[in-house]
Amino acid sequence: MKITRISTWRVPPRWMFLKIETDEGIVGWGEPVLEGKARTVEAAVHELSEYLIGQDPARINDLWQVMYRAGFYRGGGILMSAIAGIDQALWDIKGKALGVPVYQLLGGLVRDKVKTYSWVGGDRPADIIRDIKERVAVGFDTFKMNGCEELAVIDSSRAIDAAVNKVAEIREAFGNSIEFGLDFHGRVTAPMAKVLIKELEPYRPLFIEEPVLAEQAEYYPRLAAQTHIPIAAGERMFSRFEFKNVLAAGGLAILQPDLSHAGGITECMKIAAMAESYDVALAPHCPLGPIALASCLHVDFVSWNAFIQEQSMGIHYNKGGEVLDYVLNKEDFALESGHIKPFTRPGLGVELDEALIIERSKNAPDWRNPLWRHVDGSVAEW
Ligand SMILES: O=C(O)C(=O)C[C@@H](O)[C@H](O)CO
Ligand SMILES: [Mg+2]
Repeated sequence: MKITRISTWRVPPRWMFLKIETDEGIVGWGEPVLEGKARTVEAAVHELSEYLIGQDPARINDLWQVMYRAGFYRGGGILMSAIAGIDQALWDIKGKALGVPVYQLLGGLVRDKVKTYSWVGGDRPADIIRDIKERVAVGFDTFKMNGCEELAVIDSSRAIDAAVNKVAEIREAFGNSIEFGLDFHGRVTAPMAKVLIKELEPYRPLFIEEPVLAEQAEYYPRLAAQTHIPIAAGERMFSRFEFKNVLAAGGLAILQPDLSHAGGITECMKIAAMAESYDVALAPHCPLGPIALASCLHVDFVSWNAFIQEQSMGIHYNKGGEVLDYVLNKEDFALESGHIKPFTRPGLGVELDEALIIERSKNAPDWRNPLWRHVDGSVAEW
């Protein structure tokens, strides 16, 4: 079999779909995207396609190493997202060629279903209680929300209290009938993370995500030493070579690689195994579309240390689209009490409406996250 063509479509709300065609008629789909940088990743995909056209798609490992190593420069969000989407499509092709779901190619199921969580509250946590009640009504018991709004480098006790009181209200309303992760979203500096985490300790969040920015990873073990709350991070780390360093340094209880940012299934399987060797849990990041989610789930289905999966149904980022809009086999993504069962179709298991993708790509937005500024006019982390 030979790769004959690689096509890409940027589509609402902020995703990109990639299609790899072969000379035997088997087609694979991937979702290479870095939120807000879709055009840049698209250019990277087409630069990488020069290594792929005419090649055997079955040689996933060799193609992955060529894409990663052949161009001298490597790593980072753009290149690793481009590789990720191509890798997903190659696994899709291999599963379809052999007639089995991708997880069967990865050693088979380690669990019968995967637990998911639901985002609530939006960019500025508001109406959290209402949102949680709505999601509890459809079977979720685990949630994630932004842990705070923008915080100054050193901020006031009032700002800390505003964040903590929101969490106190949740525990007051629901007790421990629900669990929730708090995403600091990189908005909190290391000094303020120490203060905020201390005040959150009594409310026992399931985890605190990105307590500081990935470029401050040296604080993970220091913050972990002061709290019993599990620390999670990973959406802004892009290869096993980055995860290697944070695992060795300690401090992270949960790794959150993104299957569309960290080199795809091939790379994230290695990251999952590295995490297991340090007794670190896996919870892949996925505020994206259906192929990204399916790729996460195949890794979750075979990784013993995977404990929960992010999915973007109803997420506040998806203005203008829902995660299953382009999916024909919506029923395969059905949630039962927040859990998804293994796909049965060959490959990644996602049947896409290609005509709708092409149509919607004609009006693809150039999604950007908002530019926030502090009251003094300086840039704030969003
Ligand atoms: O889902 C998460 O955990 C996030 O932090 C969302 C963030 O990754 C946005 O998608 C960036 O645009
Ligand atoms: Mg996050």
